[in-house]
Amino acid sequence: MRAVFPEGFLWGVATASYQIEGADFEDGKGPSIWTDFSHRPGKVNSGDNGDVACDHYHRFSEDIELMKQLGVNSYRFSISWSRVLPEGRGKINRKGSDFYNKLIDRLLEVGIQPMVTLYHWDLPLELHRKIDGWESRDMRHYFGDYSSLVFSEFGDRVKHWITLNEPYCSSHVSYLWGEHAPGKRDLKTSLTVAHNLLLSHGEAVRRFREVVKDGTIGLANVSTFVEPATDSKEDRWAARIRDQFINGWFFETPITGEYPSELFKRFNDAGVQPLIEDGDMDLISTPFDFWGVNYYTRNVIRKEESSILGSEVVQGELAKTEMGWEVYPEGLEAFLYKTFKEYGKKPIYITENGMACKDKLTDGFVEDFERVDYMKRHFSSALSALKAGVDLRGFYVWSLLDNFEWSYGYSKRFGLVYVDYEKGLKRIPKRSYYYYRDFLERD
Ligand SMILES: N#[N+]C[C@@H]1[C@@H](O)[C@H](O)[C@@H](O)[C@@H]2O[C@H]12
Repeated sequence: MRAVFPEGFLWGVATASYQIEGADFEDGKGPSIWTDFSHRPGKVNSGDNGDVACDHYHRFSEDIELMKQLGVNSYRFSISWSRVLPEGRGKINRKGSDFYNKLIDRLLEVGIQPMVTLYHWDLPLELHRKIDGWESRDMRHYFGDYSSLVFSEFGDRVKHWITLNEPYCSSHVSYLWGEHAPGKRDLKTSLTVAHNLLLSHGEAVRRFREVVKDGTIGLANVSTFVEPATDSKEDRWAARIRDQFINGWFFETPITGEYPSELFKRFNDAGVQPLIEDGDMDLISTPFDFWGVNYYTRNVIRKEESSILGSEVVQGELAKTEMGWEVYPEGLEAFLYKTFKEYGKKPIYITENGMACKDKLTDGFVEDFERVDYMKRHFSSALSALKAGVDLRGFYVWSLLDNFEWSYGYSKRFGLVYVDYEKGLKRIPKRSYYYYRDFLERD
């Protein structure tokens, strides 16, 4: 099936700094909000943290060899802001930037194109403590300065960049539901944070245009296909509003320069809307080059008036992953088509897709057939979207390695490669790794 994808299509794997690197206190790295959050009792399953994680900081050569043997032509990873700027601003930490220089150089040596995410949730703790982090409008300046620094450092070799990973999560999961760092629980605050994140996205795009003349930059969003539980008018309306909250707020706004109107009115009437100053929406809608779609599942929605969103998520009847998410590849094709048609007809990369399985070592191997089936079905769905005219440019499987799954700690395994946390973080490719390798080898 691979041969029917366009020449130059990027087939990759994706990771994120705090989830795999470890060395959280090494070589001058500053703490992030996840360093602080993961060390707070009760915040992360089993008290897990990213102090060591997969020790990728020391084992990156071994991990790149795994990618080379896999046959991918691209690798999406994130830069730890506090590894290059320990306090989030000021003087660069050369040991930190040296790590990423070595990583990038080695990737290019073996013919793997880097796609770099500027921000994958690990905000420098100093910025959170000194200026209230993403609650502050000033963050767009600090994020812009950080972006300019890394564009200057790595932009000569890195040509595909992502400003933010899933601002939906770094606002609402972190500031509304409190499940992620810094663990706050207030809707008005989370909407303010979402606004400041989108301002920072726009600022980073403007800085990118000043520094990297031959690259592309995009935004990677949570991309959940939203469907009404029934065909009733009430459920269809509820699903529309929920779709605006999960998707439209971060896909529509950077294109139109306006928040989705029905939902914004609802927030405005409740007095929780973000404070919008002159020029904000122009900055947020600074033109960028591509969408990153992080697709995992769908949400089935029915009317429920007690919540400000007027809806609730209901359990669907399809088979579910270890995260309790339905396996719904049809939603990927539909989401890709809607994104392409309604959000600027931009090129799209599937920047994350994968599943958590109950992976068990049996005689030293993991037969993760469910993950193989999941990949087959989602590759097929991506191909259908391509055939329907979507300008799809790449597909990144989440994830190369089992890793630190945020508040779930190491209890959820998404990797193509099993990481044996009991035995020195040994890497053991699973059945799905070999499936992907053979898929990439075949014409
Ligand atoms: N949960 N889950 C798996 C995966 C998470 O590990 C990534 O860091 C996020 O970008 C996105 O939520 C997806």
